[in-house]
Amino acid sequence: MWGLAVKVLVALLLSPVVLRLCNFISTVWRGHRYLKHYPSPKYGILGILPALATGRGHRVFTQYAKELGPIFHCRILWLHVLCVTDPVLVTEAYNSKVLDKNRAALMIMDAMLSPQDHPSLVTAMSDAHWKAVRKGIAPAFSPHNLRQCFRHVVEAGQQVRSVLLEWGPDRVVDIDNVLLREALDVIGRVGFDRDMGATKSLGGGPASSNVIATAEAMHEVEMRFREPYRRYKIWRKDVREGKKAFDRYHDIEKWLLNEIRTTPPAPSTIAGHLLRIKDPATGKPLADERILPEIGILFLAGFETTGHTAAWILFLLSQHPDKEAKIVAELDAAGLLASKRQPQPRELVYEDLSKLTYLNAAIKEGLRMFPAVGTGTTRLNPKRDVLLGGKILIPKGSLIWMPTHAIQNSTSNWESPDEFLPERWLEPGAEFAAGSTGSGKGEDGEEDGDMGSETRRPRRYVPFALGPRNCVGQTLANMNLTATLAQLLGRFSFKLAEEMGGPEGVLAAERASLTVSSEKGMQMHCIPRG
Ligand code: HEM
Repeated sequence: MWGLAVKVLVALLLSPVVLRLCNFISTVWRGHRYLKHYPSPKYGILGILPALATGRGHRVFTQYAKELGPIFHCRILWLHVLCVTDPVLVTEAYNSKVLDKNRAALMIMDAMLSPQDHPSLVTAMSDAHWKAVRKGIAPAFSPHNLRQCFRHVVEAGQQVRSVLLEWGPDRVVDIDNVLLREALDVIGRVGFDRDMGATKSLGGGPASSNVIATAEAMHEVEMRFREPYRRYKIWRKDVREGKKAFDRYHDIEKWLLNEIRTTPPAPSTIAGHLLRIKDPATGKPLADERILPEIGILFLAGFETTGHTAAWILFLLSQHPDKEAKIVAELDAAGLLASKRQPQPRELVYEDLSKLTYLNAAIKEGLRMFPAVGTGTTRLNPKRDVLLGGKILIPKGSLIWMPTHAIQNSTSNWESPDEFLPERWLEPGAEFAAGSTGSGKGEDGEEDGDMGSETRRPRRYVPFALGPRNCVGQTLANMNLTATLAQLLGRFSFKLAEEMGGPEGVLAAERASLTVSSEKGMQMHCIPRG
């Protein structure tokens, strides 16, 4: 009798459920034990989840960093988190070979991107499949390839210009929506060799259903981040509506897949690259269910981030006429400005992009103050402890969080971070921590042997993240931002409409979901030059 009872007890103790539970308890306990010494904000039973659920998570982290310094600890539900704004640690965490993506949180995005919940480039662990896809599409963003695609960016910009001219200066225009559509058309062309018609429909046609469907699906992702078990509450109408939003997004992906299968895109496009990738597991081209989430993420990442960023930069310039005047002078000197003297300036060419030094500085400064992925990114190792900088222990299963807005707007990293100063980018090396030459320590405290290398040199500017999981599309984003803003600023000046309630109203409307945008859009008057 006792023998049987002992056997049952041992069997129970060794059962996978109990082992998992023990593992879970040990992770939570170790997170608490090793991270509790760091300063921490006040929070309740749910940790800082309620603060993040306000939709202003990026500013919450910036405030914490201001109060608590460059390393602080917090909790989200049961998960212990070490937040770092210190450039040395940020750079090491991003470059770490033993820290990876936090699948548990990113799986929420998989439901939006894949009908079968398959991972995508952004949400996958750094496994053989991710490596194959990343290696396969990276050449689509090479300078050579982008030069080939440049005309699409110019055409989208021309389309926007002609609509804004037609609308005239009195009309209040949501320039955020206009720029999202412009970026959508660019990704349609550069990514998939398809005309998405988003800027054409600005002139009076129906609103682009793609923009709306994407925004609704992203809203549902945000709600699921805030309410982790939301997807199971199917008795609620809003949850069912959210699921439908995902279905509509899947329809866009399926439509795009069907398009590229029936009329193959040019080999230089992103989709052209995607179709040539071989699945490492089968040695065959990627199956439809693995291509769909990649199409979904490239489409989403391709326009949401760039469109909102361009709108924030126009907002900043509308508040700083002296900085706008410097861009105007630069465009004038390059023959790209519409004026009484020159009502029809020449069209932008690819070679202009790198010569527009002040405009590029203003773009960098805009990305510093309003990074699209403002709340930041996270990494973890679920299996072992990791030592960062030779001294900071990240217990297994605890998160390390790099809050982009806080890193780029904290007084410990920047002088006058609240001031819009494109001039700081005219100095070489402004993205690195002041006085830095390289961390000197590699992972787990090993001597780096690579002192002062660009990769290891501590960075305080990380809008596109760093390391192996940095933004693969950043060259396209930068090309599109410079080209679009040069084309628009060469023909218009932008004035914030009264509807926004001044700059205070804009900042009050700022919301961080997957990307940072204004919940009121960006209502502006577009005043033609010349
Ligand atoms: C201003 C524009 C953009 C910003 C600020 C931005 C920012 C970022 C950031 C911060 C990450 C890292 C996410 C993480 O570590 O979890 C990322 C990854 C990524 N971005 Fe971007 N992005 C922009 C534009 C684009 C564009 C235009 C594309 C493609 C068309 C793109 C495609 C991707 C992809 C596929 C990844 C995942 C890469 C990987 O993990 O291998 N992004 N982006």
